[in-house]
Amino acid sequence: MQLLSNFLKHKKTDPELVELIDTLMLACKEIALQLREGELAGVLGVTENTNVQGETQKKLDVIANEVMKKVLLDNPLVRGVASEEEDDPVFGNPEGRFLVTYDPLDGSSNIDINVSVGTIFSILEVPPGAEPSDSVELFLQPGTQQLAAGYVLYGPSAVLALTTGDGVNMFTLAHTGDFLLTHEDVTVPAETREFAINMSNQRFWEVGMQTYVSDLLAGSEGPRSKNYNMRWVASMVAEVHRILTRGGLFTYPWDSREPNKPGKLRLMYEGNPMSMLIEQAGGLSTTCYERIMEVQPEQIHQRVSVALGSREEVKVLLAYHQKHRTENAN
Ligand SMILES: O=P(O)(O)OC[C@H]1O[C@](O)(COP(=O)(O)O)[C@@H](O)[C@@H]1O
Ligand SMILES: [Mg+2]
Ligand SMILES: [Mg+2]
Repeated sequence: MQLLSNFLKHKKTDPELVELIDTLMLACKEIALQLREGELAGVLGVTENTNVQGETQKKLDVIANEVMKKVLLDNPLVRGVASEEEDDPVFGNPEGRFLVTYDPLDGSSNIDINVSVGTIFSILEVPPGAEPSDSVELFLQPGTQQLAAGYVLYGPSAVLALTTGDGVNMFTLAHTGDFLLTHEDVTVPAETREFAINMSNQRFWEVGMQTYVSDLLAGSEGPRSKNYNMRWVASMVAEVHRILTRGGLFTYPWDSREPNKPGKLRLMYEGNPMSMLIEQAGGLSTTCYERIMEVQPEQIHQRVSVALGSREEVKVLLAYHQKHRTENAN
């Protein structure tokens, strides 16, 4: 089995990008170790702080964020990092070429119950000709500009799913501390009978989403003429991993609980990197109105509505939204 860095070199990946990905994996291995020790290391539970999103930070949100920040900023290739758990971007080498955005610990409500969590990352390049000033503007690039994106899922095994814009590959963390290639050229099946949504929010969704999901629930007697299964892990990393492995549809849509926010998930730390992975594996990723990777970010912590997964199923979901919009317009 091939080592991550050998595989990337073999694919003629830019050597500096390979070095940066190796650096990212150093941080993820450290996070994996802390998670494995869990209660023994005293790292479970909450802090007294809230992050910029207004969410209570878990101890491991803070630890994972500090590990990622330190390891990345120690690498002179890194100009700056932006994290879900930091109010503002943090800058490193003014000559650095790369910008990294990350969700250090995704699915953190699962930490204390020992269920899968993950780290999501997105790699951008400093735009050519950008002033050498430390400005948040550097990061505000649409997802189509990502050089690479991925996640490490800390589940029964730790698995890296990675794209550098040339398909999606998966690597499993071995006991030697190396990530070894375990799935090459991952593709999302075009059709599915599985969906993932937090059903408890049903009454807050738009009509298009309400109708789509009630038709799924109607199963073989409904307009979709087939029975669907449902999953909700409450860790986006685990949901996307399931979809990359066996297909499915995942959505966290806009809802009327916070009508002025486009959604719950974060564009720069969750929406864009997951969209790149899904699209590179042949799936679709949308806000239900537009392609997520074409959304022009205006703020670093911007939220986004997300629907992604098996191509044909996402198209059906889009058609429900389109139909609802047309009916509304008439
Ligand atoms: O608890 P809810 O509302 O179902 O939300 C679950 C979603 O929130 C998230 O946990 C948000 O991520 P964080 O843990 O990084 O805040 C997603 O991973 C998941 O899809
Ligand atoms: Mg998250
Ligand atoms: Mg998080």
